[in-house]
Amino acid sequence: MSMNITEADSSRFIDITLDGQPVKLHYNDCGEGGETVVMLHGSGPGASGWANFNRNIEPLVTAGYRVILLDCPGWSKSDSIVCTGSRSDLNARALKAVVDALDLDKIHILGNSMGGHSAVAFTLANPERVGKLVLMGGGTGGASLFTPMPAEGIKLLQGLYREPTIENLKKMMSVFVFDTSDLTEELFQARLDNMLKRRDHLENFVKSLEANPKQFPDFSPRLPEIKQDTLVIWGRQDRFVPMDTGLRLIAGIPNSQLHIFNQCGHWAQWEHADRFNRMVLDFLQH
Ligand SMILES: O=C(O)/C=C/C(=O)/C=C/C=C(\O)C(=O)O
Repeated sequence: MSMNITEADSSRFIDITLDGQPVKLHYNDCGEGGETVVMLHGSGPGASGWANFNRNIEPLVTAGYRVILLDCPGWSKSDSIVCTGSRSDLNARALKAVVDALDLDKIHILGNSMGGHSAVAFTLANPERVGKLVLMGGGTGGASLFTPMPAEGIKLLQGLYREPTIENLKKMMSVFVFDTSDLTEELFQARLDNMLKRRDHLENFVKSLEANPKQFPDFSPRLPEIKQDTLVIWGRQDRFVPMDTGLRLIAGIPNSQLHIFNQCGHWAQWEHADRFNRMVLDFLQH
């Protein structure tokens, strides 16, 4: 069944108070199920819930879930912010204000990269509000045992924030995915347009990094506190957040499992969308 969910039709704004300041956040609200899945995007320039997860919404909505794509403070149509502390925890506080305002008692969270780090921060702070967790290409900051950090992709991401050109965007996107043949000029242009629409976000990200280069703390020591069923998904060729972070997550979270896609970069939800969607649905339903 095709539901033809569009960004424009599902677009909503919400006013919250974040650390004592009024902040307007944007989100997309799709479907009407009794259970809600919140999807949290990654930290790249021009990222948004819609840009990250547009291949993953419809199967969940069709299966009867309400899907909320939250644009974190500093991305897309949400207000801009300079973050000098833990961005994972800042996003978690923003999400708490949103779920309170929407009167959502319990949510499942699917987080990509920074979104995964933020999902873990939210779960540690509000364990009673979380059903199941899906962590993809993220879940905690911290060093890799095998890959020099910052990883190649993160260096390109930071370079793109500093110099937002189409050349730098193409350089970053070419290490984002395993199979670059799917990267069309249309996709590059849409992402560039998203980025350049909000130069304040780009500038504030750079200021945040200057104030605190470690925006995503290492949650490893606290992972055993997470009791939720957790599905960890990684791409074997992830050049942004190395795959051994996934091993660290399942070593720490007791009720967890890890699936590694071969021929897959940092965007498993996009590169392997069909299998990803089936796996997530099966995990949520059983
Ligand atoms: O530095 C980290 O640990 C996290 C990096 C990211 O969150 C990178 C994400 C990139 C995307 O998924 C994107 O769509 O921009």
